[in-house]
Order: sequence, then structure tokens, then C-alpha cells
Amino acid sequence: MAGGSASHILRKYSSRHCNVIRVSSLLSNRCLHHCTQSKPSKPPNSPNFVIPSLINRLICYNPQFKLLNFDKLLFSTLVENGDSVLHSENGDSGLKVVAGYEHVGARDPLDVYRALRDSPEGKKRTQSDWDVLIEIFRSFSKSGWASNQALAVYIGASFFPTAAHNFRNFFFKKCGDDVSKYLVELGPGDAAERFLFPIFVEFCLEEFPNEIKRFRSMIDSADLTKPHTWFPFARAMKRKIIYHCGPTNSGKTYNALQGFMEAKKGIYCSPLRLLAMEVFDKVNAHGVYCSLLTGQEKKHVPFSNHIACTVEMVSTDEIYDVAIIDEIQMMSDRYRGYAWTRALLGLKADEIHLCGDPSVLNIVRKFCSETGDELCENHYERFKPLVVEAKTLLGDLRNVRSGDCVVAFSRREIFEVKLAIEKQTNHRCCVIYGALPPETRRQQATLFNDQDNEFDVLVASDAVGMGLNLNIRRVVFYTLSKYNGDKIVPVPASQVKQIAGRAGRRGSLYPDGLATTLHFEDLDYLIECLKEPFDDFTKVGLFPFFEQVELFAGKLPNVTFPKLLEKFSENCRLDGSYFLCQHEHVKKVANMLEKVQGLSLEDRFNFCFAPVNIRDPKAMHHLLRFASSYSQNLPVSIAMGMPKGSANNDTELLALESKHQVLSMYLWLSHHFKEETFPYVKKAEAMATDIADLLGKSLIKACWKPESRTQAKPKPLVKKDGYERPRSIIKLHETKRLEKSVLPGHLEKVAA
Ligand SMILES: Nc1ncnc2c1ncn2[C@@H]1O[C@H](COP(=O)(O)OP(=O)(O)OP(=O)(O)O)[C@@H](O)[C@H]1O
Ligand SMILES: [Mg+2]
Repeated sequence: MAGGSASHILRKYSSRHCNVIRVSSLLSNRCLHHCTQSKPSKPPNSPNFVIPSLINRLICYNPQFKLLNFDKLLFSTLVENGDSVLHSENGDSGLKVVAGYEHVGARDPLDVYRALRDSPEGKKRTQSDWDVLIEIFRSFSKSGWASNQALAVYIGASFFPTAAHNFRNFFFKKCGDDVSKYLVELGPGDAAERFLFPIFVEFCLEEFPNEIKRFRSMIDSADLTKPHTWFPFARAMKRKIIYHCGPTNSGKTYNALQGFMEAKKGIYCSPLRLLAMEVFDKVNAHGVYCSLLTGQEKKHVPFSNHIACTVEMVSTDEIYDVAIIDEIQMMSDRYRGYAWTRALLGLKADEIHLCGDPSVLNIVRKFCSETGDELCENHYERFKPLVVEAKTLLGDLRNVRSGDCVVAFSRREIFEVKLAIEKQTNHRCCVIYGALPPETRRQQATLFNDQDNEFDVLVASDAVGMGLNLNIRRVVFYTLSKYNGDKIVPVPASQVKQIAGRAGRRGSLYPDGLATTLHFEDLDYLIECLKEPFDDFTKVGLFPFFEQVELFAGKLPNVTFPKLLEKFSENCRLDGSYFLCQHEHVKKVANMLEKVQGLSLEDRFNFCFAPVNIRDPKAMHHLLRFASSYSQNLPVSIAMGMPKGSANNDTELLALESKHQVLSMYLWLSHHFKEETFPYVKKAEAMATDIADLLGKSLIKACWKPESRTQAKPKPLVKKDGYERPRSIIKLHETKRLEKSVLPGHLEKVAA
């Protein structure tokens, strides 16, 4: 009831300023706060009892207590809620204002503003009052809260300081005694900011109509709310969504693929090129013609109605009978999530199979209720529980066994581990990490899976976590912390589960999966991660289409592209279920390409999404060169020689990786721009294949110490007493409980 009364006032307030949603919510909080928090500052029996401030405000708003019903309603609510009210001495039931300038705080901000505006020059104030007022306005102009709230009335963050400065000048010029005294009484802080803010709003509405209008149209053009309405065709369809929900190795993708292969026309959307290639091979092997489409390669199979693609490449124009979106939980990925969101909302398919863990199930349910799509949930269990081997490797890589996959989280560590294992044992190691081309990863995977050779141990990064079906008996975590671009952090539980889930795949040589750590100290963390329930993500990623950026650019004509991206992320509006995907890498490329003249906005946008390692100066140099040639309408040359042979040391290996990435970028660009501008596609493909081959050969003989691509290496978190391992993410008592129950040699079954 109290809320209803307060919102009545708010409705009145907001009806004067339509769209002042956030301001009204702020006021709502404020009023509700007063309704529930305002208590007499002195006991009710005190003769100087101060009436709760909100009642004061209402009395001032309508002193006769006659005109507006809501005053009474709110008043009675306050009384019901236990707020006491004094009767006046002469016995009438009116309320009495007894304290200094409190009544000022209760006045309608519009009245206060008008009174200030229409008043002659303000009164002189004492030096001490001046000092307080200056401080109040200083803190107001720096207030993140006020700046943020001002967005609701279309005062942009960049204009806020100017508006606040003008407001201050206006106030100092016009302000009479009562308002300044009231402010001085409040002193610098939240209360003064909250009192000033609505007056500031009135001031801005009157003083800056053009700025507000301009900012408003800019904001409207950066509106990313209701993304499901961006796909009217998909909305017009009644789609059936089938969520294959379960942990790793539970048959989700397998089951979804059955429906896909039976369909007349189908699309499979993969998180990785490698997985798209695997499905492409598998489906064709089953006699269903299927083409392949990734950013870098198009393999058209004649007569095919099926396509396996990477999720970024999915077409929302084509109509399909069946679509699969694999690893749907990637919708919540902070960099790439937008691609999954777009596929889910935009795919024109009668039946869409989503495969993934349950972490986005709730949000998919919500989307389906919004879109009207039918949702059908299929829940799965792991074929066999994953077993944690509590003995660990006791810190000694000599305890590695055939079929082990040792997981490390940096290229450097991967090569260190490979070197150590090959030096200290008779095992030979294959390696898989993100910087390797998919072809080389696949070659390494085949080498490891094949039993007729000496390569029986795999050393891999988290790149092994998704998709590949490998003959892994046991996953051994070399460490459970990794560099996140800023500092060393514990590997998130969801990723630990995903990686550990690679052990013991159905149909592999080792259907019973094991997981453990190199060091005993890490074991608790592994167990905790595997026991952790799946996250429940409430937001998924979104990124604007080029058309949306273009519309926004129309509102900011003289702004560079990097600045435009910055402004867009500052000003875009999103619904509560979405976040804007991080795009630091896009901005970095945009900055570099700023000096290239003659690129259209669309060209710039597309160049910024090219797959480039922004930490590799050589790759960045090639991208700049490609963009420069393109902008001059010149045929873009590869301008890169073939290496003489396989690598003999880590520097040469890094150079091979780098060259392959540049070729991969060339191929990507050739598929995203006018083909005639990238005339050396065939040559680039041949070179890429040869380099992938050389990389494979190099890895087989690799037995050298790794080097870093860049000088700046992540610093491990070192304490005085040495390297600090990731701390438990579960409460301490839980850890202690586990310590008691998990003894070396004991096997604990944990479903991952
Ligand atoms: N019904 C089945 N008959 C035969 N093999 C199956 C069956 N179900 C799954 N498999 C095999 O089990 C392995 C794991 O299945 P699948 O890849 O579908 O698991 P998943 O749940 O998608 O795992 P992840 O989460 O790791 O992607 C695959 O090699 C798959 O071919
Ligand atoms: Mg799968």
C-alpha cells in the first residue's frame, strides 16, 4: 500500500516528464525509503517531535491537505506502518512543521526550480555557508549516481559536467535563503545530491532542450532492447526448440545429430572450426551430403542440403527444417555470446536443437515464452560418472601414464610439460593449444588416438575442452589457475568440468573417465569444481549488427570509428537479460585502422572482426597492409614467403604459427569482402595447408624450451613464501569436510 501511494506521486511526476523511467524509479526508491524508514528523530512524546520527513513534504506540497487524495492515502499508510504523528496543540488534526528548513526538502522540485528561476538575485551568504555549498556542488558534478540518473532524461555522461556546472552557476546566482540553508543543513553527501537532482532535471529540461533532443535521438538509435523483434520472419514461425540438456559426454550432440541427418534441410552451428569439420566428416560419412562453412573455408558438396558451419557464419535468411546450435551455454560468453544469441533468436528453422549444459536453460525458457516458440526439454546424464583419482601425480610428471591428457593453461607450460615428460619417461607427447591451426590440432589428435605409435600422452590447453572426441583415459590438471589477460585466477568451475569431461568418452578406448591433478594441493579445488552445480546465467551476450552501428553513426557524423564504438557501448540500451559483448579486440583493430583512408564504415566494421591475434605485431602489420591495399582498390597480396622447413626451435615454431594465422586471416577476409580484391585465395589455401603440415612435423620433434611471443609475460601470483595456488571457491568448512573424507588412494565418484 505504501508503494502504491508513493508510486501515485511518481506517476504524477513522470507524467510531466514522459520516459523518465529511471528518475521515477529513483524517486520510487526514495519515497519507499521514506515510507518505510522515516522514523521520528525523537520519541513521540517529546514536544519537539519532528514529523517524518515525507509527511512534511506532503504537507508542504499541499498544506491544506485538501486537494489530493493520495496525500491522505500515504499519510494513513504511514500511520498504519507505525509512524507517529503529532496533533497540534489546539487539538485540530492538522500536522505541524516544527523544524528549521525541513519543509524545503518536501517541496515539489518543479516549484523550487521555478521559484529559483523567477527570483531576483540570490541573497548573500556567510563564508562558511559558501564553503559548504561549493563542496555540495563539487560533489554533485562528480557524482556517478547523478550522472547515471541523468541519462534517464537524456543528459549524456559527456554533457553532464557542463550541465552540472551551469546548474551550479544558476543556483549560486539565484538561490534564496531557505533552499541554501536547507542544503547547508544537509551538508555534502547523498541527501544533498538527492535533493538537488530533481531540481537539476527541471533546470536541464528548460535550459538544454536541443542537447536533450540530440542525445535522445542518438540513444534511440543505440537501442538494443527486445532483440527478438529484430527477426520478424523467425517470429512469424512457430518454432519448436528442443533443449538437449546435460553434462559432458552424455550424448547431447549425438542425439541432436540424428534429427539433423534425417531432415530434408539442416544446419549445424558449431562453437569451433574443428568441431564443424568433425560434423562435416561424420555426416558425409553417413551418406548425408553436407557442406562446410567457416570464416576461413567454404567446402560446397554438390547436391547437399545440409551444412555444418561455425556459429558466427550462420545465415538467418535461409529456411531450414532442422537446426542444431551446439554448446548453447556459450550464449553467456562475454566475447562471443552474441553469435549464439543471434542464432537462437534469428534462425528460421521449424525445429532447433540446442545442446549444452543447464546453465542457460532458464533464460531459454524465458526467451521461448517471449517469442512464443514451443520448448521441449530433454535431460541427460553422463554415460558413466567421472571418477576423481585422489592419489594425484604427487607433483611428479614421471607418474604420467598412457592415455593421460595433461592440461596446462599457457603455451609455455604446455611445452615445458612435454619436454619434462619426454625427458623423464618413455612416453611421447602430442600437443593441442589454441594458436595451432585446426588441421594441426586434428593431426595431433589423430596421432594421440591412434594406438600404433609411441605418442600416448596428450598435453593440451583448454582448447581441448570443447568438442573433440579423444581417447583420453585420465585428465591431469597440471595447474588449476590461468592468466586471464590481467592476473592469474583460478580456472572457472564450468571450464574445469568441461575439460575433465573429455576423459572417458563413450565409444573411446577408455569409457571410464578419470580426472586428477599433478599436485595434491589442487585436488580439493578440482573436486569442488566438479561438484559445483551448474551456473544459472541470467544474461546472455549481444552485439549490434552493422546496420545498427550505421544508424548510430548517422547521429554522430564527425566521430572516428573507434570513438563511435566507444560511444555506442556507453549509450546503448539493453534489456535485463542481455549484456553487450566485450569487444576490446575490435576496438584495438579499429584504432590501428584509423589511419587507413578511404574505408567505408562497413569495411571498417568488417575488418575489425577479422581473426587476428592483437598481441602479435606481425599479424597486426599484415592486417593493416591488407586494409590499406583494399582501401585503394588494389589486389591484396599475401606478401609472405613460405618457411624453408619445419621448426627447429621455439622461435621458428612461433613464426610458423604466426604465418598460418596471417593466411587464415587472408582467407577470412576473402570470404567477407569482394572476392576480386583478394585474388590469391588458392595460393593462401595451399600455403596454409603446407604450414599446418610443417607445424605438425615440428611438433613431433619439438623438444625445446618455449619462448614467449611477446616480451610482456604474465607474472605469476607470487607471495613471499612462493607461488600461490588458486583458493577454494567453496566455503572453508566444505573444504575441511573434504580434507577429512578424501585420502590418498581413495576414489571419489563425482558426476561432471
Ligand atoms: N546412442 C549412442 N550410440 C553410440 N554412440 C553414442 C551414443 N550417444 C553418444 N555416443 C557417443 O558418445 C560420445 C559422446 O557423445 P556426445 O558427443 O553426443 O556427448 P555430448 O553430451 O555432446 O558431450 P559434450 O558436452 O562433451 O559435447 C560420442 O563419441 C558419441 O558418438
Ligand atoms: Mg556435444
